[in-house]
Amino acid sequence: MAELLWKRGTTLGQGGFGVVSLASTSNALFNGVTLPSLIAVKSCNYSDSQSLKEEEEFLGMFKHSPCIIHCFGANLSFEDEVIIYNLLLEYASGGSLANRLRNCNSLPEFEVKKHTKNVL
Ligand SMILES: Nc1ncnc2c1ncn2[C@@H]1O[C@H](COP(=O)(O)OP(=O)(O)OP(=O)(O)O)[C@@H](O)[C@H]1O
Repeated sequence: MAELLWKRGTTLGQGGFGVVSLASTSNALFNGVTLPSLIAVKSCNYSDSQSLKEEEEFLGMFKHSPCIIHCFGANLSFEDEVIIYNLLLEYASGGSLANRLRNCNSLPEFEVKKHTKNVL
């Protein structure tokens, strides 16, 4: 039962295949692994879950890589009378790479280089 494993919190974002929420856990064992206190849960209607199932399989190929988000597995929940498919993911607390790159524009070092180029 999903509700015993994790509790849905705020929405982190939305992609083409599901909504990603921050979720708290009680550090329960899931698929032989102790879940961290915070995870990201990517959810969609069970009837549209083929893409998330493929994502789970794909992430499983990189399960030993420290550079790829870890997928703990998937489970189902029943919310507002709809069966929801949930992918339980490692929470990336640093935000997205896209945002990091966008924020580079405001880094002081970048400003210095821009200024230097203008002067020359
Ligand atoms: N593991 C995670 N930890 C923290 N935030 C996440 C995590 N996965 C996704 N997010 C947030 O949720 C948003 C949507 O992610 P998702 O993977 O569903 O779609 P996407 O990769 O942005 O786009 P698409 O599904 O179209 O490829 C991301 O932009 C990010 O802000």
